[in-house]
Amino acid sequence: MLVMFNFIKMHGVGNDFAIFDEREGKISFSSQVIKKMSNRNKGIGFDQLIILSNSDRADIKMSIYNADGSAAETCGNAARCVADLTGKDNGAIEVGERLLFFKKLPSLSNEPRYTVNMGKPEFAWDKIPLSIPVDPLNLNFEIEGFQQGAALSMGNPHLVFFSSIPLELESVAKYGALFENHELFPQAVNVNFAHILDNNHIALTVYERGAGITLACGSGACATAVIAYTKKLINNKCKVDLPGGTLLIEITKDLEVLMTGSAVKCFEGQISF
Ligand SMILES: N[C@@H](CCC[C@H](N)C(=O)O)C(=O)O
Repeated sequence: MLVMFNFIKMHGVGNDFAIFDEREGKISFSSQVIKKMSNRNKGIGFDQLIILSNSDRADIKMSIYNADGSAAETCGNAARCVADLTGKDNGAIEVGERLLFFKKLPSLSNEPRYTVNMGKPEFAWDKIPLSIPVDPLNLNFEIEGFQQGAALSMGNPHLVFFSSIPLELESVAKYGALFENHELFPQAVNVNFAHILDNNHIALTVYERGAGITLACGSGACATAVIAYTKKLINNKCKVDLPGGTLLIEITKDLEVLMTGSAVKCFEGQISF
């Protein structure tokens, strides 16, 4: 017997999601099924699949799965989309162990806009996690052009490289895939390639763990801004230009990371298995 599932397709600055609601009935997709659904030619096509459920601690809970079917601990762009689905102007989303607080802002174009408090970055090597105790902010690699990187966790692991010119997509694909499963990262890593434009402006392309090159990565923009700020390359407020659009990042005195950007509904669909 075929079972029908409803979903909503949304995106945040191009990073796109198929959002299923478990409050309508139990959902359990295997990683193979998620991978199949993520296919842009034969499936729904998405970077991440999101499952919504009830939360005891927040307005709603979201669980995140990458296009390859692997689970992820957080997702900044999806948080704004889920905030929009709550219909609330202020609220909180449970994501893993974190609570992400959100606030609706006046829209600039016709797209709803939200600020999400993504919480504090984690710099401890074993929490990112790294496989050996080294300084995450000064990582050395023996790879031409990528000798120096920095890592942290925004709930999920990120590696950041800065380059004097923006990296071409071909190189992002090649080196992103190479670092995603580098032995230093036992749970693999999202790889951020950043170019500082000025002290409040970054150009960024991200190769996401489990999803490859994305039009935008919210937690990647946060991680990159935090590392750039820690290295005194930018001020505490910056614009991050990604291939799909711009996110605004603010780092508070307490080192909480506020991310602002759009949340766009694309269409509602159904899929059956
Ligand atoms: N697109 C996301 C991050 C999604 C999860 C990531 N690929 C991971 O595996 O950690 C964002 O906007 O933060």
